[in-house]
Amino acid sequence: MDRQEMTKELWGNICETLRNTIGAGNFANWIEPLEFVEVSDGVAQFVAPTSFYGNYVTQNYADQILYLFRRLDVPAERLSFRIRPTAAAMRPAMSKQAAPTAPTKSAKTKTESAPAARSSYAEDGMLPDSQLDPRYTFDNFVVGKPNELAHAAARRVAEGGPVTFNPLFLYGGVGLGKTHLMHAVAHELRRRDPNLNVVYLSAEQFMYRFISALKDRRMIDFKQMFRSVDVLMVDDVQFIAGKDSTQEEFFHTFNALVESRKQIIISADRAPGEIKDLEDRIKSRLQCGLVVDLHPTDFELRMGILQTKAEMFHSQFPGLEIEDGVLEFLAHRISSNVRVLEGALNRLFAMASLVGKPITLDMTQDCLADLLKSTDRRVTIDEIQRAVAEHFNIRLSDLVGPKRLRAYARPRQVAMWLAKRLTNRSLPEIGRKFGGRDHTTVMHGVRRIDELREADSQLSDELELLRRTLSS
Ligand SMILES: Nc1ncnc2c1ncn2[C@@H]1O[C@H](COP(=O)(O)OP(=O)(O)OP(=O)(O)O)[C@@H](O)[C@H]1O
Repeated sequence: MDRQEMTKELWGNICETLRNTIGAGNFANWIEPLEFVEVSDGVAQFVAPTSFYGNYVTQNYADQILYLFRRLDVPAERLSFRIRPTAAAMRPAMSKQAAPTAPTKSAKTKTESAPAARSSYAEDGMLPDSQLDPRYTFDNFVVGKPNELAHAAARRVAEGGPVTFNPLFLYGGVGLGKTHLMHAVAHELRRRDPNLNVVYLSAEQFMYRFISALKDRRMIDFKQMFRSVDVLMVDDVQFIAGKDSTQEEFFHTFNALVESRKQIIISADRAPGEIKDLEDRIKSRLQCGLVVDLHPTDFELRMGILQTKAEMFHSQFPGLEIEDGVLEFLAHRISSNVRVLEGALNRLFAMASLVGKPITLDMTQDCLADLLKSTDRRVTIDEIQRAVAEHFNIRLSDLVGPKRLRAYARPRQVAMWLAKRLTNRSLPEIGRKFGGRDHTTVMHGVRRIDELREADSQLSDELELLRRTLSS
C-alpha cells in the first residue's frame, strides 16, 4: 500500500466512526467537505472550502477527531486547515429555490436532519444547510400559563402573511423553550411555503460568518445573503453584546430587513433593555416589535411536558412501566428548567430499559440522586411547623406552645424530627424555635419518632409524605 492509499484508508476509518458519533447530517455538512492531507509533526492537515469550516470543525469536533487518530496510533495534537482556492471570488445573489435555511446552534447541536439542496453560498460555507431539530415542532410544544403568550405570538408569525410585529422578541431563562419555538415557526413556515427563505442561526454563528466574510473579503456576499432572506431568526442575541463590529453589522442587517418588511425573530436570555453592553439604538430597535417572555415553568406545565415525553418513550419502549407518582415527584423536585427535566426522564428510561424493570419511586431516587441533591431546597423550621400543624389539624400556637397533651405532643415531636432531618439547625436552635425548649427535649422527641416509625407504618408514611411536600 503506498502512502496515499494509507492516508485514504486512515481517514476513511475515522470518518466511519465520526459519521456514527456526530450523525449523518453533521457529517455531511462539516466533515465531508474536508480533504484530509496527512498528519505530520503531530498536526493533522486538511484542506477546507473556507476558513469558516476550519473554525467550526476545530471548535466542535477537534477533540473527537484527534482522539480517533490517536486510537489508530497516529499521534495528532492539533488540526490545521488550508483553504481551498475558489474559482469565483464573488457569487450572484442566492435564488429562493436553492435557499438554504437554519443551521443549528453551534454550542448545543441538537439533532441532525438530512441536508437539503445546497446553494453556491452553502457550498462555500457561507450558510450551511438546515439542521432544524425535527422534534421541535408546535405539536411537541406543551402550552401552559408560563409560555402561552410566547406560544401564541410564535403561532401568529408562523401563519406567514403580512408582517404585523417586527421583530418578535422572545426572552426567558435557560432551557424554557425559546429555541424550540423558533424551530417550530421555521418548520411551519416551510411547510406552508417550501420556497420561503427562512434562516435560523445563533448570534454566535452570525458573528463567525461575519468575521470570516471580512477575512475572506466576501462582505458583499455576506450582505447579499442576509438581505435576501424572507425570515431571519437569531437565537441568543445577548452573545453579540460588547462585540462592536458584529453589533454594527447586525444593526444594518436588521434595518435592511425591517425596511423591506421581512420578518425577524430574535431570542435572548433577558429583555432587550437588560442586555448589558448592547448599543442603545439596537436595544430600541429590538423593542419596536412584540417583546414576550417565557416565564419559569409551573408544576402543571412540568407535568404536561413530562406526560408528553413519557408517552413518546412509551411508544419507543412499549414494555416499560412507570409507577404512579413518579412524574409528580419529578415535576415537584426538578423545577429549574425543561432541559434538566427531560434529561432526568431520559436517564430513567435508559436505566429501566437496561435493567428491564418498571420505573419506581425508589429507582428514581437512586438513579437521579446527584440531580435531586443539587435541586434540594433549603427548608425552614417555620415551613415545617406550618406544614405539620396543617397536617395534624392543630393550631400553630399549640404546636409550639407549652401544652403537653398527646394531641399536640406527638405532632410537635414529628416537627422536631423533620427539623433535624431537613435543616442543618442544631438541637438548641430547634429547641428555641419550639417555644424555647431545651435541646434535650428535642433530642428525646427525635429519638421517640425514630423508634415509633420503625413499628408504626402509618406514621412512617405520614413522615414520608410530609418530607416530600416540604422538599418540593
Ligand atoms: N413547553 C415545552 N414543551 C415541550 N418541550 C419543551 C418545552 N419547553 C422546552 N422544551 C424542551 O426543553 C429543551 C430546552 O428547550 P430550548 O432549547 O428551546 O430552550 P432555550 O430557551 O432555547 O434555552 P437556552 O437558553 O439554553 O438557549 C428542548 O429539548 C425543548 O424541546
